[in-house]
Amino acid sequence: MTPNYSRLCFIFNPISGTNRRFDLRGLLHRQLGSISGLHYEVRPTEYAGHAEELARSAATEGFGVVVAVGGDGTVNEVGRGLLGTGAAMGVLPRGSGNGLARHLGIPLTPAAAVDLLRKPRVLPIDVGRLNGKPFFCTAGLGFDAHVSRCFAEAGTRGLATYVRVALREYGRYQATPIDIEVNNQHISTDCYVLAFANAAQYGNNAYIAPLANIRDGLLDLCLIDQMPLSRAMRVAYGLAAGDLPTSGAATYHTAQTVRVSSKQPLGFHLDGDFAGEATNIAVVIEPLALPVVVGTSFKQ
Ligand SMILES: Nc1ncnc2c1ncn2[C@@H]1O[C@H](COP(=O)(O)OP(=O)(O)OP(=O)(O)O)[C@@H](O)[C@H]1O
Repeated sequence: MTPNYSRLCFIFNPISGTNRRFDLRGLLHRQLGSISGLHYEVRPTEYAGHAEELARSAATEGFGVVVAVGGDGTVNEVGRGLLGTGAAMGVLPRGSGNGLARHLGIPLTPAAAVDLLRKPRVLPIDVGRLNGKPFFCTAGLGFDAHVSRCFAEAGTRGLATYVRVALREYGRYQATPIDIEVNNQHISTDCYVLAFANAAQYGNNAYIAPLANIRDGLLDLCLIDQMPLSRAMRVAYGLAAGDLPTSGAATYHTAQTVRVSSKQPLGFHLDGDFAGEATNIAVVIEPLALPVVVGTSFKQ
């Protein structure tokens, strides 16, 4: 059945980002209320994980576009719920990082992001899976997973909290010995950060894999083995400047599948949210598995 892009369901995470006074219903009334033939509903989340259930129900009820109103954690849950349903995911960025929205060229201004949904341009994107769990933007092991765990325990959200936690934990965190199998190559190394990028950035224009193409059927792997202060400063600059691949501070591979093993349990994050620990990790890409609404500037 062809999805009906005139039926929109907004899944709203009220705790994402830092602005608590966001009037979603007022915004939608102003931007979409007068369009004949267009039907929309708002469904707020009540707990972590709820967005996945709400998104799947909305797709089953015939909503052709299900919009994640939140940050990359909400996008992850809505995307998971929509896999295999045929409904397209829209994003109304409300998080602190908004990595997927930025990659897809979706405006960060709420009114402009809603305008995109009047006549949505829909393209399928690749979906990553780490031990079977989907991610849409980035997943990773090492320091960034550790920071995502500490961030979840910090009590406050937002970029300032994230930077404060990362600075506090830098220096405490030790690289872990791991074995990586990628493209028939076996790599034994220490791991400070191992990022699996489907999209180019973590969010906030921090480009971990600036060459990543979200529609090429490939993961971009970024490995940073050690992080002495000189390298940490180069990595921070490279993330902001988008030149990490040429900086010498990280090594890159592209692949369809990657296996990682370690004697100690490795924490991992999915789209910035801490998601568990494992000693054996398999990461795969599912090409073009999720239709999404993209911005007018999106080129891939
Ligand atoms: N009603 C709710 N109550 C508590 N937690 C929720 C609720 N709805 C969603 N969540 C959880 O909130 C977490 C954070 O959401 P999200 O990632 O969208 O915001 P953010 O962290 O501010 O943005 P970003 O990831 O872009 O930095 C998600 O992990 C999600 O599971």
